[in-house]
Amino acid sequence: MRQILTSAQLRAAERHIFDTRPDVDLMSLAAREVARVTDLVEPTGKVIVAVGPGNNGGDGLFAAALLAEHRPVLLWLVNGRAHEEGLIAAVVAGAQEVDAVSAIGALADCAVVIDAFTGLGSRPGLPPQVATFAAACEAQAVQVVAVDLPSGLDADLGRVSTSFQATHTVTFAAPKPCHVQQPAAARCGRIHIADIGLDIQETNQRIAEEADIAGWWPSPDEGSDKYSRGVVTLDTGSESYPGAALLSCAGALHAGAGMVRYTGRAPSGLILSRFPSVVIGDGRAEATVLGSGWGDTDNAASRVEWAKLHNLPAVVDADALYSLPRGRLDGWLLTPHAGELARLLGCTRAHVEAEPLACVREVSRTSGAAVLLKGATQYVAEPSGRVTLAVRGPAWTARAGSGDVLAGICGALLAAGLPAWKAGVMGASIQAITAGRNPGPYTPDELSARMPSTIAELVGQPSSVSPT
Ligand SMILES: NC(=O)C1=CN([C@@H]2O[C@H](COP(=O)(O)OP(=O)(O)OC[C@H]3O[C@@H](n4cnc5c(N)ncnc54)[C@H](O)[C@@H]3O)[C@@H](O)[C@H]2O)[C@@H](O)CC1
Ligand SMILES: [K+]
Repeated sequence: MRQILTSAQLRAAERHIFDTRPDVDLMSLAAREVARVTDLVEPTGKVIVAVGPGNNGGDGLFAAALLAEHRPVLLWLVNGRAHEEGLIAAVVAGAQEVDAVSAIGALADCAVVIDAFTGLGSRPGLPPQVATFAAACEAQAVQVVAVDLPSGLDADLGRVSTSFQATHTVTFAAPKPCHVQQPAAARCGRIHIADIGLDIQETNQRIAEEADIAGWWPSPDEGSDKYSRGVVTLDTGSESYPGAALLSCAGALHAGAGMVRYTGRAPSGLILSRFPSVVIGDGRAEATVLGSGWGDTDNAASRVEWAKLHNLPAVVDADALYSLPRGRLDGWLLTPHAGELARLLGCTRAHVEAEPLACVREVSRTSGAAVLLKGATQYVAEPSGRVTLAVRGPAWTARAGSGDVLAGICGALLAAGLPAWKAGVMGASIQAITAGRNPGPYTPDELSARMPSTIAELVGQPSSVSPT
């Protein structure tokens, strides 16, 4: 798990080092990592460094000093002034100053651009000259290594404004919101998190990694049986949307549920013809999934209330989200997308997209349930206010039916005894990891059939079953 730090939290960690370890030179450590990644990206050829007036520019200049020892380096001092010692070091090492016009002209035979214009102090947007340079880098497909973050983004936001499009970003100590929240994250390219010795405290915002999902996955042991692995009841689908029932079954089965019961309105023959291990009808269960593919139903409220009355932890998806029972929903997991979260809050979808963290936290706080906000970035909020981002995946999963599979996966994990927030993080993450390992336009059910081999690889037990 990686803590996500705001710029203020990072600066506080930096101050702590300055106060307690005055001998540590953070800028040199940062510069060394920038130079190392630049050489990894392209080991030879000309480097152009766009240098800003603050410490981000300082990092770029000390990196330039290291690089100029073995390759040509041009410095464009954007504001005409820069970190004094850094500039001396770079020039002494052989870096050459150029103006804006020459910098743009030099892009034609340049191996890497280092964007050291602004970092944590970045205000959204770029001055016109820098915007022109950034656009030229993009148009000429030049590799851009951003120092800390692509200049023009706001470190603390997932929103984008005019900015560099980095192919690599070297950030320090911990990711900031702009590195992990879309659409800003897509401007960062590949993220390299350089350890510069800062002491990172636990925050209420973090991002899960593959190793977490592997470590948490509920693998069966010698003593396991179908009940101890967890029985999940799926009340999903309808006569109008029978496909949702099949998709949630696929999710729950391929995530490893001990038993899947189906109590929804889709024809049982359809379910059994596709998934013969599903048991039709009610019975003992540890968790339930409600809402996927219900469409307009007149008894949504009573079907959701039923789970509350039976103290059954529920995954509440799609149409069931608008029929939440009264009282705290401890142990439940709500799985809205941005439009559904907006309807729950009585605000616009645009507001949810602009303030995803505040919105997902609010619904979790007021309902008592964990809330998984689905989308390009997947956030899981707990009533305490802590938010965990799922492992990032490719956009291939952005299609109809992925949410139905996801609800089934989360139901299986809830039935296995995992806390609701963890079931949400793991469900969203395993789908993303599977899509990452199987790039292409696989349908949600095809992708879910590839999940068992992904899980086996993650938990270290190679699967002997080939994907269908
Ligand atoms: N805080 C830390 O722990 C560390 C910080 N370091 C570096 O220091 C950076 C932060 O340095 P600073 O606080 O000096 O801030 P920056 O260097 O990010 O930027 C500050 C300067 O840029 C100008 N500026 C910001 N946005 C602009 C815009 N859109 N258009 C025009 N001008 C703009 C500001 O007016 C200010 O003069 C970090 O991003 C990182 O690169 C590293 O040296 C290592 C450790
Ligand atoms: K930068």
